[in-house]
Amino acid sequence: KPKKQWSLQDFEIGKPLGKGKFGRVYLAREAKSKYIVALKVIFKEQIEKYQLHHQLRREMEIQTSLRHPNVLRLYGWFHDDERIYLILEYAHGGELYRELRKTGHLSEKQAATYIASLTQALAYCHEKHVIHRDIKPENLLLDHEGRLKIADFGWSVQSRSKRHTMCGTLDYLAPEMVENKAHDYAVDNWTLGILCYEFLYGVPPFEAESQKETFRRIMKVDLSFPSTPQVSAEAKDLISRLLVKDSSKRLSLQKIMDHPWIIKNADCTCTCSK
Ligand SMILES: COc1ccc(/C=N/Nc2[nH]nc(C)c2C(=O)Nc2cccc(NC(C)=O)c2)cc1
Repeated sequence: KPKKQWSLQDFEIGKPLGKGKFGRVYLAREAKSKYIVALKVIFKEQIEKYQLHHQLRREMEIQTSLRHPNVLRLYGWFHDDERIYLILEYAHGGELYRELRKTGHLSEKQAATYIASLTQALAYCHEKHVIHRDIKPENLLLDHEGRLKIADFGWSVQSRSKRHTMCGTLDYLAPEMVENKAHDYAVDNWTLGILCYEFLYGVPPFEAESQKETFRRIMKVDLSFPSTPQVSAEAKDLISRLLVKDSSKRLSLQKIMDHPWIIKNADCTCTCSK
């Protein structure tokens, strides 16, 4: 049967959840089914102004095609004269970022559970030839059970390493991306190392006063572990095997799942798909 054509009339709009760069996100309910969703409203003029049609189209094609418990679903979209509406899965817990800011840093069990979920989601994306390229705490949401959902595929590509303008922080970018070199799936492995460090210490490893200094620290892989909070040797071992400049020498996604720190600490109920 043909794909249903959605329109604004199909939804009851609730509270605004937050605002992104190109518009706002609202809680919404599909009128007939009473199904709760998040409606992301993007202003066409913003897309035109930044020439982001191809990127938005790619985000929509990619996210629609992905089906994984740790990847936020894009159920469909529609538009009117001024706006594009994305019908997205609602994750009750909101941005993981907020939890990280609230608690300062996560427990090793919580951090390992999130890293295992991310690793499984990325293994699924990579097998579908999708490189996310922009995994950072703001793009990670939590559902009502605290299960991690990767959102915002705005920067992902269908495994063609294309030049792209860099916006936002460099903290999460691998050396080959920062140098704008051809890059491959391994950029996401690097980012897992960055995130693992940030989950455990509360700050990304190469944070610095200026972008220039962060750039220098990334290129040098200037990695050091503070003495507090107390972090296990296994966790530091995993981070050190991911934050490796030579992308071919970074721990593979499969090997991350087999790493002793993950085996010992990841809570499988949250990570195993279903
Ligand atoms: C401000 O407190 C909040 C607590 C929970 C939420 C839940 N958001 N859940 C979502 N499900 N699907 C999508 C897409 C979203 C979403 O985009 N949320 C969102 C958007 C912009 C900012 C925030 N901020 C925070 C703190 O979560 C969340 C949103 C805000």
